[in-house]
Amino acid sequence: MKRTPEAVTEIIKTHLEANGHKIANDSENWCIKKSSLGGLGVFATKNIQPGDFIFKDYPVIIGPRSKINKDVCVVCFKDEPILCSRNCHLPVCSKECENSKIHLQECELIRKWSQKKCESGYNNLIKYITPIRTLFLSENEEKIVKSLQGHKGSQHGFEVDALSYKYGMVFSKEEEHFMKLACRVMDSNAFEVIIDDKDNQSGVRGLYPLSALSNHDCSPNTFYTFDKDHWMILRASKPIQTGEEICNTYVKRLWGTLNRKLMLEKSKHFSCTCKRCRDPTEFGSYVSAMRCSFCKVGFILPINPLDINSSWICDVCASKTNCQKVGKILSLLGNTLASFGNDDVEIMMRFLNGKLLDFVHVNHYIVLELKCKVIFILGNRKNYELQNISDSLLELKHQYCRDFLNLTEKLRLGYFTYRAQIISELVSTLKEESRRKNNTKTEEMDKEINMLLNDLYLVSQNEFCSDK
Ligand SMILES: C[S@@+](CC[C@H](N)C(=O)[O-])C[C@H]1O[C@@H](n2cnc3c(N)ncnc32)[C@H](O)[C@@H]1O
Repeated sequence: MKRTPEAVTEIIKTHLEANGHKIANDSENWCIKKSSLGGLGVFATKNIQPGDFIFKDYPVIIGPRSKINKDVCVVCFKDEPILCSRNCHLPVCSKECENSKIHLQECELIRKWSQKKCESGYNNLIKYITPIRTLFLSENEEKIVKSLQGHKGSQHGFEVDALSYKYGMVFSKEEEHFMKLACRVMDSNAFEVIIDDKDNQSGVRGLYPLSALSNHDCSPNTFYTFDKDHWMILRASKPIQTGEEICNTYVKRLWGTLNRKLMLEKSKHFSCTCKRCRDPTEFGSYVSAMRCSFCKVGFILPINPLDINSSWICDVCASKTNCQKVGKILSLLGNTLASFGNDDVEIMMRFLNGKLLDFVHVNHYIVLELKCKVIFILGNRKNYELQNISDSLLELKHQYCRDFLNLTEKLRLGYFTYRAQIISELVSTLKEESRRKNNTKTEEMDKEINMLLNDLYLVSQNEFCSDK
């Protein structure tokens, strides 16, 4: 098949309709076209407002990633499964999942292979099941896999080799070739699927074909959620004009440019040159700015933010700092953050207001990450129940929520799911503040709560949220 926008559109629409999504022509908001960013991309065919639905997408392949670190049902991906009663060594959670079409096919194939005794046992087979699933795709689904970009490099597709040398499975040359191709395509395009609201790291990946064609921007104009049947729902995070490219983000929105660039180069093998990446101050937000170690007054930012090896320059004394030194400080601070336990609120706050600001700007993304950690602990963890925390901790939570909203506005991020979670924390903080004042709500406060709840509804709408 020739990789034209028309041909790719056709196979994706066939796939979505085959899975029960009626795409009425008049309600389509998107089309596939050549993109100036590279290859194909998805574009708006009408003006779209923030929060508006853009499209629904269904996975061509879905399954655990090789790094999954828990046992889940291989069909619905819920926790606490038991082993399949037919002895295929895979975990399932119910008769319904055990007898589902997706599992029956792989179950039969694995049982054929596993008649031979495998010395290392079949304990971790769940980590390698996804490539096996690609052997059961329909003709149209195979066409989709072949039409998507895949990473090059021998590290992609190691799961297929593992199936042979760990479990002694034998594949034909064509099967092996297609499974490896599918792994490369998954590595380039797959999304982490959110299975339930409590866990942002499901360890499950899905190849969503329409979303796979969405290019990346560090201030994207969309965000996505998942419904209980693993459909992905894409909505606008800000106004999108007819003809504008519909972009997603492949990395966390809050990260600074150096972090985002390193991650994109490592995992997606390209260098982003979007507006935010080109601006050293990231729209005046200073989320990457570090304290100058020479004058200790000014802040350093990369001279050329598009080059990860660029030197950084101080806005007061003009001293230059090399990027390795910046990298070392960032990784040290990252490790310190990771070392805090959920009960270390006092230590976190001391670090936030003291040592941390010797190294970074008050708007730095590491400061924001730590503030978010505190926001979620206060009011949600044992010993920090909302009704029981002190007035000053409640005030702090309130302030950190506001800091988050102000900074993400500066970054031009619009609506996204993590922001919705912070808004939800702000709403409960406002309600608790009012309760402490004998429920004396001002008209202004009522208005604000309603506005925030409206924001929240636009984003979550009863679906499961991703956290990028
Ligand atoms: C998920 S695919 C997106 C669709 C892709 N354009 C295609 O034709 O299949 C990801 C790949 O698209 C390219 N890409 C996405 N966003 C980009 C951007 N902002 N700048 C440059 N290349 C980008 C990179 O090659 C990346 O590895």
